[in-house]
Amino acid sequence: MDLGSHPTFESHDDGTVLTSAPQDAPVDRATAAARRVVDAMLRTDRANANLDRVAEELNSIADHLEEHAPAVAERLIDMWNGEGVTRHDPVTGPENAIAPPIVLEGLSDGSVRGEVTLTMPYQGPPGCVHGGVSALILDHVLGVANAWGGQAGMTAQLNVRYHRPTPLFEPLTVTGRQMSVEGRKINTVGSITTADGEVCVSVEGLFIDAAVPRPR
Ligand SMILES: CCCCCCCC(=O)SCCNC(=O)CCNC(=O)[C@H](O)C(C)(C)COP(=O)(O)OP(=O)(O)OC[C@H]1O[C@@H](n2cnc3c(N)ncnc32)[C@H](O)[C@@H]1OP(=O)(O)O
Repeated sequence: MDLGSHPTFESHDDGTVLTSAPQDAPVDRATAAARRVVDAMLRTDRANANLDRVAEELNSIADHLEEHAPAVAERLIDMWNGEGVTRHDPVTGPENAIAPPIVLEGLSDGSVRGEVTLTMPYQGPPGCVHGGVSALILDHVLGVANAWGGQAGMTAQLNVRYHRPTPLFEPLTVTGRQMSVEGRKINTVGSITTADGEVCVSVEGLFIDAAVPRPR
């Protein structure tokens, strides 16, 4: 996969930030507010929060945003240009309200890491992270680890092992690391651990060096 000028551990310093950290830009602030709404919707007292009014106000905001939305094809081209690449993904993208969002840094040993505390919207078992959310996060983190390693690809297989329930409301460390490259086949591993170092989820991924063409 053509990585363009994507940083790699051989060309960049330890601690290089590989994702678009949220900034003080209107779009980042608006997306953070949307994320807050999603979280608050799950926490609010459903009997007393006047949800009819909330629905009306939120629909009015959505109407406004849709009125200003360009055609999907146009928007896709914009998303995949320059810095846009890491601004909209569902794991690290500051412009994506679904993303926690996680900031990932590349380390000189070839691994990538980030910290995140997940809340209600990501719940699976009571008080714990949904297994599909863990898989989503790790799939993406392994993808970023491949780019940092110098050869990226599409996920062909993701073997996920859930060792113990992953807690919500606690800082978690997410890591990924490219282990080997054989021709087009890339083997990459990763994990989610608690602050005490307990491994909750570990993954092994097989990636194939291939790419879907960018919209233009
Ligand atoms: C920085 C941003 C990070 C973002 C990370 C996000 C990661 C993602 O979510 S990617 C999206 C999810 N993945 C997909 O949609 C992939 C869908 N699948 C595909 O596009 C294709 O099947 C693809 C690209 C994986 C492989 O297709 P293709 O390029 O035709 O490969 P193909 O020629 O069949 O196989 C090449 C080799 O890989 C092997 N291979 C291919 N798929 C698999 C598989 N699933 N399992 C095991 N081996 C496989 C083949 O056996 C072959 O091996 P060999 O060379 O020894 O014969």
